Amino acid sequence: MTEPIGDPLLDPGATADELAFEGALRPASLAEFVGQPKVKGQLEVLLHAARLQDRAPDHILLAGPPGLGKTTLASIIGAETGRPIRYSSGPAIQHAGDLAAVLSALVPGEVLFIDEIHRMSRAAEEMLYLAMEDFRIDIMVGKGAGASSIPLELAPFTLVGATTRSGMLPAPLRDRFGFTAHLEFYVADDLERVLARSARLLGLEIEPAALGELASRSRGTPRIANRLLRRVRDWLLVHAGSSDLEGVRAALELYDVDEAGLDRIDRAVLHAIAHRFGGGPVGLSTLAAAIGEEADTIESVVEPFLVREGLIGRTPRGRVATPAGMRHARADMREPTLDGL
Ligand SMILES: Nc1ncnc2c1ncn2[C@@H]1O[C@H](COP(=O)(O)OP(=O)(O)OP(=O)(O)O)[C@@H](O)[C@H]1O
Repeated sequence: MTEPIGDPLLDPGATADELAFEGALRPASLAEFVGQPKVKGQLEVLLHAARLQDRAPDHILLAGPPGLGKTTLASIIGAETGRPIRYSSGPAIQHAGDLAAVLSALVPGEVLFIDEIHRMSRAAEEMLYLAMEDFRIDIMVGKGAGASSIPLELAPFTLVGATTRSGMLPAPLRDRFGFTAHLEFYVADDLERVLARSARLLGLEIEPAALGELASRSRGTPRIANRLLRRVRDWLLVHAGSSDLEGVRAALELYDVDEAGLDRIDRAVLHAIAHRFGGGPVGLSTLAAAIGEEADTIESVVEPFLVREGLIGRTPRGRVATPAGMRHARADMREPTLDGL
């Protein structure tokens, strides 16, 4: 899982407490998996063909931003092929020996899921090339002139790698995946279906219009949609409020999520560019200093969303507010609460 950064409510990374909650809402089959029609269709054929030939499916790379369902798809691949699945992650594999231990413990046909595969060490990566291609690894024993390698046969397995940064994967590793699925942000209709399913599982009755409102503020990301749903559930419980549009709007107002899904940091960035720097251009470090936030948070969480929504643009001279961004900043009369504005 990616590390949570930025505003905890709209950060696409999962918190520890959320992981348990997410397990309960995770679809168990491709049929239950909402949206991503292209990826679903591709996986259906790939898994069906493997079943017909009674062989392990090709290695699969799942690429896309956090919270869109990569871990969910990996568990579905295991379930659909009736194979056991073992979970690991790039940061946990820092030495070739860590990977050798995982690979040598695999049972025939097992699915090995490596989350954040771009964060594995270079030595482990090189060991993985051979493992993926020939189902064997060479284990080095000794050092210097006396060093030798002992070949170790592995059980055939399917590697499912997940990455939020497919560009950071070295080409030899990328090329060894038989198939790469590119997950896209969800359209609002699909997010509404994700929310309707989660509400049903949580025993919540929420009007369709209210679910639509939640979907439109969820940044195209199921994890954020489910998180906002949890906050709405709490609000309804405490206020004994009605689960209609008004109730959902009141709950989101309390948590500072605006109509376009912008949180207080997004709004602070937009306000700073629009008002303090006259629409830009302004450099990242100046912007970060002006609102008292980490440049990294702005670059990795806030900016991609604001750019995708067409509210800001990136130019060689810095960040600028688009006409839509200027309109949003003018219309939003709420005072951003961050320091320095
Ligand atoms: N298509 C979907 N339909 C229903 N629920 C979904 C779907 N995709 C994701 N979810 C839900 O969203 C949450 C996050 O999904 P998941 O953990 O699979 O994301 P991820 O892409 O692996 O994230 P990360 O990159 O942070 O590991 C889970 O609770 C999951 O149940």
